Amino acid sequence: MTKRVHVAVGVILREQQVLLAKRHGHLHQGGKWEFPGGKVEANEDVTAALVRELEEEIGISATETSPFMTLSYDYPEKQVFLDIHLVTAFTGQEQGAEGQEIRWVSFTELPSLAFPDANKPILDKILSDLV
Ligand SMILES: Nc1nc2c([nH]c(=O)n2[C@H]2C[C@H](O)[C@@H](COP(=O)(O)OP(=O)(O)OP(=O)(O)O)O2)c(=O)[nH]1
Ligand SMILES: [Mg+2]
Repeated sequence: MTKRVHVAVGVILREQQVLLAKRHGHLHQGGKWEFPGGKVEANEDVTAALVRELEEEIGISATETSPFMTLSYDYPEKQVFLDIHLVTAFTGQEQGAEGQEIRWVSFTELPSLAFPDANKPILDKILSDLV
């Protein structure tokens, strides 16, 4: 049994849109769209992890974040704890800083995209709370 991985996830908002990134094909859940983020390191606060990951992956500095939801999900090969936060303000120009495709997507378009299996409750909550 391996340990559940704590992941800081950002739902980055701009008007009625959210910023998505496409996971590189070789990664776990590769080729799918994700909310940018990554693993919380030992002794790191989740907000600090989120800010760091968004700088590394998207090249932005998040200046306003708030807790949105948490969820645990068991993939056959990996267990994750997603700690999801809204990002309502940031500075800098968004870019795929690790060579990944990024895209602003309207809330209503979200259900037509392929996400990791764990993400269904996140989409449901965006569509019920934010639209
Ligand atoms: N960022 C992100 N990860 C997600 C989402 N949904 C989901 O199941 N995950 C899973 C996939 C991965 O197993 C894990 C995130 O790990 P990661 O590979 O992005 O971690 P990281 O950015 O720290 O990457 P690395 O340093 O290990 O390369 O969480 C999501 O919407 N966003
Ligand atoms: Mg990541």
